[in-house]
Amino acid sequence: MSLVSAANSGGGGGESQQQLLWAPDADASPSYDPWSDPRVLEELEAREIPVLEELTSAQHVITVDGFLPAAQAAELRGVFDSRFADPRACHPERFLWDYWHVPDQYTLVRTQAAVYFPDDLYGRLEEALLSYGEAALGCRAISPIWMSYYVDGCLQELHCDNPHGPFAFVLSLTPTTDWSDREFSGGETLILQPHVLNYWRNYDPRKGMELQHLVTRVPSPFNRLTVFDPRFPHGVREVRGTKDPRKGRLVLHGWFTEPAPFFDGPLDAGEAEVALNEGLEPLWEALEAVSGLITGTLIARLNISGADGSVTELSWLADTLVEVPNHDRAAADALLEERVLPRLRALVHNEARDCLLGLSFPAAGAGRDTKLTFPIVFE
Ligand SMILES: O=C(O)CCC(=O)C(=O)O
Ligand SMILES: [Fe+2]
Repeated sequence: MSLVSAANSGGGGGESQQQLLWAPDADASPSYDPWSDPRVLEELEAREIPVLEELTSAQHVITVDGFLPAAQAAELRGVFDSRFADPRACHPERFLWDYWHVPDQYTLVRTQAAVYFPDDLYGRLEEALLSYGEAALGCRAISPIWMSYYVDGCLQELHCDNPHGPFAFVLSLTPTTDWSDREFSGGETLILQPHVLNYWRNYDPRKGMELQHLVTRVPSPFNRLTVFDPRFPHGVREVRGTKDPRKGRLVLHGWFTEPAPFFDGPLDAGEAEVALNEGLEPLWEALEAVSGLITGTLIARLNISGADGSVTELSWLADTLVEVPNHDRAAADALLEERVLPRLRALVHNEARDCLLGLSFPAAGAGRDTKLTFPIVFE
């Protein structure tokens, strides 16, 4: 696995740093890609069959360090610390916790952040997550925010949260900025690596594998936001060591939901939406061809000129598109008809780029540009 810096992305906290995990890494996964095989490419060229390039690589995990402004993160942590400060003190806020134990699946202590925190503090937390969700993921809502602490014996076994929304989030209030300084072992989010879900396609009889090759372990140091594709089997590694909530793992977690176009700038969202819907028709027609063959979410960011309404820049913020097994059947059909099924992720990228760059919006005047975060979702 390699770690690369992300391109543009907004964070909740101005100075946050975003990283994408799981950029393709030839060493980590021995998978064969026919689209990179020179013999295949040569033959296709000879037959004048175009080969589409992927325009962005899949990312299933995004981390943003320093997500909240430092003072806001400290304030949230401070509420938790003050309520647990004196283990002998008895006050109503001590009793807001649910020990959640589903045998062989979940063991943790949880509460609803909206109930736990004072309204103003909760409102600012929700606002930070909502703004990030809109700007970086094109999701206009979040699920109710859970807060959970993990002490000795707490964990989440592997599970998938498919129906909850396209992206899960974990915002850590664990009291160490340096993960190696924490007072417990475990506590990382575990996420099965993409190549494991394609195990036999990537099978290499010469290589064994251990935990580190099978799951990605994402630590949750203080004020890190982890965003991941909740369709991947994932869990939380058992926390061992401390029994003191003040020293354990503490996280706010939930899901970004309701993917929808998000306009940020002077363009009137209502008018822009009309132009968008009209301009997208050819894209939806083109994507009919891949319906049922691919699943996941592609998030594009467009810069729309205030002066003339044209699209001047396009970038990709997130991409969880995966080909599903129906794809093999479609490839077989294509073979029988002496066609070549295009590389589907690349097809979606190219169709989306061609259509989005050609969109035309009303001019906004005032010379200021508008940013559009645009999600394309395949169920
Ligand atoms: O806390 C984490 O790292 C993951 C949380 C999670 O998967 C969940 O709450 O469903
Ligand atoms: Fe989960």
